[in-house]
Amino acid sequence: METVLTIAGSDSGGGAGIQADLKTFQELGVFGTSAITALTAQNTRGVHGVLPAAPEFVTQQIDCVMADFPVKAVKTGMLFSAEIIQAVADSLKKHASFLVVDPVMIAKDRTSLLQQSAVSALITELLPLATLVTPNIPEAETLSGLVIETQDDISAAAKRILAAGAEAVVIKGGHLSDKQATDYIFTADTVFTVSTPRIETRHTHGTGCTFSAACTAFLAQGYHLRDAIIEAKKFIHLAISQPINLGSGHGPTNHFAYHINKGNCEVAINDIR
Ligand SMILES: Nc1ncnc2c1ncn2[C@@H]1O[C@H](COP(=O)(O)OP(=O)(O)O)[C@@H](O)[C@H]1O
Ligand SMILES: Cc1ncc(COP(=O)(O)OP(=O)(O)O)c(N)n1
Repeated sequence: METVLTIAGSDSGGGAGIQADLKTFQELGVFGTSAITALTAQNTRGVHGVLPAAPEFVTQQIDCVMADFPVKAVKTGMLFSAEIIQAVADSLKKHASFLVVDPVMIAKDRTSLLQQSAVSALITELLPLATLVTPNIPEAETLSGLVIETQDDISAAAKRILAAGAEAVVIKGGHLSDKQATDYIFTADTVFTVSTPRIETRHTHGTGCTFSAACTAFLAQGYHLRDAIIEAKKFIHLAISQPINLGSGHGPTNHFAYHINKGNCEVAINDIR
């Protein structure tokens, strides 16, 4: 069994962060380990408190895991501060594994999960190490410094993110309003989209964490990047389409759905380049 590591914040509500990552890893048959960057007091209504870990303790967690497990792929989520990002980057530089960077910035209730002063560290320290970066539209705007209104804007933002050193970027379309939920994938020489029908639901807490954790699990299992993204898209579509109806706010997605449905989901793929 392959081992993966998530470096992220804890969501006490269990729908996002470390908890979503570990549930996704478990469902996809990889062994999940974790380094916790921050505790959040959180439920489906919002984030009520944030307690960051000391950067040295984040380093200690990563180094402990790396010293004992053959970690095939790493995922980062909420990193909170420039100091924690520096600690994570310094540790990861010592290890060769796939790295999926989910550049978590704000929660659905607008609580900041990344200090404004940490954005440049994310770009200069972590993106150059990334196999894949998975921003949503507002995160892609912040990483690229561009306003995204059209597909040309998405391409321009992706170019800037690739120029920062990432091997590939998925700009996720969850925040757009088209009938299809379309994600845009860019590498140095390919561009394609993956789409599934947009589902009308309030149960979308942790969609980004879950999607990027699924990409990480598939990469660890030897899937090529394109196939890992397509399979992760199935995982998140099924998780959103069969909600478990918990909580009075934005409820969690259903991490069991992919397994129960044996991954049975149509993804429309459009090769642009
Ligand atoms: N209502 C929805 N119906 C179908 N897919 C969705 C929906 N909302 C988000 N997605 C998909 O979930 C994944 C996460 O996207 P997004 O919600 O934009 O991320 P984040 O949680 O980081 O804001 C993407 O693959 C996106 O297309
Ligand atoms: C601890 C923690 N990490 C990340 C998030 C944000 O998760 P995301 O998948 O982007 O989902 P939403 O916040 O958009 O529901 C979080 N809330 N908490």
